[in-house]
Amino acid sequence: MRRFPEGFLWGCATASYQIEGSPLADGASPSIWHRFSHTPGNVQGGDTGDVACDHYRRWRDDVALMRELGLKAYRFSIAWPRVLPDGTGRVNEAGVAFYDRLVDALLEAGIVPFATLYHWDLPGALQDRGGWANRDVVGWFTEYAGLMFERLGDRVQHWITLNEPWCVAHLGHVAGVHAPGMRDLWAGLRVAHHLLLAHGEAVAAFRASRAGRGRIGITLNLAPQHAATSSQTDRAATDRADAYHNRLFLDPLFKGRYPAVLVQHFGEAWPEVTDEDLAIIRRPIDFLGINYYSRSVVADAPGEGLLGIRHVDTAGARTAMGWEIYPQGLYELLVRLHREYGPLPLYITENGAAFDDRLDASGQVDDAERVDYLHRHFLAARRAIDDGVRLEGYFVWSMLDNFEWALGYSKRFGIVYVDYPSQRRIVKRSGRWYRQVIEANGVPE
Ligand SMILES: OC[C@@H]1[C@@H](O)[C@H](O)[C@@H](O)c2[nH]c(CCc3ccccc3)c[n+]21
Repeated sequence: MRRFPEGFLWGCATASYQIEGSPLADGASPSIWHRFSHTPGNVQGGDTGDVACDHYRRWRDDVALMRELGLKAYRFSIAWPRVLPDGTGRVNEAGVAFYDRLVDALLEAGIVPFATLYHWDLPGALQDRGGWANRDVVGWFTEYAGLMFERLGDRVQHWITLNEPWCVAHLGHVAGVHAPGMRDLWAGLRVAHHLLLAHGEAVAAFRASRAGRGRIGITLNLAPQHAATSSQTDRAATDRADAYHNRLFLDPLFKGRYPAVLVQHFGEAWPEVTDEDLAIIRRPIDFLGINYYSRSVVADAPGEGLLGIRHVDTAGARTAMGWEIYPQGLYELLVRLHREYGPLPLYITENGAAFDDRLDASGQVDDAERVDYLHRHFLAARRAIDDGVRLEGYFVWSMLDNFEWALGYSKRFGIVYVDYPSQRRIVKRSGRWYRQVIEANGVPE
C-alpha cells in the first residue's frame, strides 16, 4: 500500500455551468455559455446547460453523496451571473444565498470547500462590453472577487481565481470552439494578458479582505510536450508548443516575464506589456492548481496553424476523448513545476477520464478502465511526493457526469453516473474504489 501524507486532501471537482442547470433562476442572468450553447451548431447534439445535473436544486442530496463517498474536499465554481447579474454593481442576494447554503452544507459534512471564482461562465452583459478582450475586465473581475471574499471568506479558506486561462484565451478567442466563439489571435493574446492581470488584482484584493488568512491560487491546464524526434526542427517546434501551452502562464506568474519565443513568434500581434503589469501578475500566491489529463507529442510543421507544429499520434490506450493515457506525464510535470517554478504547494485540481460508461443489467457501471486510469495517476503523483514535490491534494474530475462543453453530454467523466432523464445518481465502481482510497489514504502498489 502506497500511503499519502497525513491530511492529504482527496476530493472531486465540478464547475457551475456544467452541473447546476437553472441558469436563469432567482435573478441570474445569461452567461456567455448560456448564449453559446443556445446558438445552433456550437454544441454537439444541440445540448445546453439548461438542466445539466440539476445541482442548483439537488445540491443537498449531492452534498450527502459527497459525504457517502468520503470526500475530504470539494472543488466547485461560483457562477458570476448568479451573484452579479450585470457583471458589476447590483448584487443578486438569491444567487449569493445558493453558494452560502452550499458552503454551510459542505462544512457540516466535514468537507473542505475549494471555490473557483471563474470557470468560464462570464456574464453576457460583460461580453457586451468587450468581455475579457476589454482591459476594463480587470476591474470587473476584482469587484466580483472582492464580493465573494466578503460574503464567503469567513468559511472558504481555499480560493482559485481562474480555471485554465489558456482555454479561455485560446479555445474561446483564437480557436473559437468555446464561448464566446471568437477567432482572433490579436484578441486572444490580449485576453491571456487581461486574465493574468485580473488574477493579480484579485490576489491583492484577497490579501486585503477578511478572507485574507486563507489560501489563494490559480488553476492551469498543463501538459508535457514531447518532441516526436530528436531533430533540431522538432525540438524547436516542441519548445514553441511548451511555451504556448504551458509557459505562457507559468512564466509571467512565477518569473515575471512572458516567454521570449512567443513574443518573437507572434510579432506585432503581441500585446503591449508594461513592467507595472508584470508586477501585478507575479504577486505571490499560496498554491498552484494543476489540471492534468495527458501529454502531447509534437513535430515541426512549417506554416501549419498558429505555431507551425502538428501533434503526432502515438500508440497506446486512449480515453473516450482520444487523449493518450500517460500517467508518467503527471510525475514529470509535478517534478518540473517543483524544480522550475516552485517550491510551492501544489494541488491536482483536475485529473480524470471519460470512457463509454454503460449501465449493466444490474443497473451498475463497472468502469474498470477509470479505476485503472486513476490508480496509475495516483501512483505517479505519489512518486512525485517521494521526490520532494509539495503535493497537498488531488481532485478527481469529476464527481458527476456532466455537461462537457462543446461535446455536450456525450462524454462521461464522473465517478458517479448521472441518468439524465431521471436525474438519478448511480455510484460507479470507480466511486466505490475512490472511497476506499480515501479511507486508506493510499493505493495498492
Ligand atoms: O474535459 C474535461 C474537463 C472539463 O470538463 C473541465 O471543465 C475543464 O476544466 C477541463 N480542462 C481540461 C483540459 C483542457 C481541455 C479543456 C477542454 C477541452 C479540451 C481540453 C479537461 N477538462
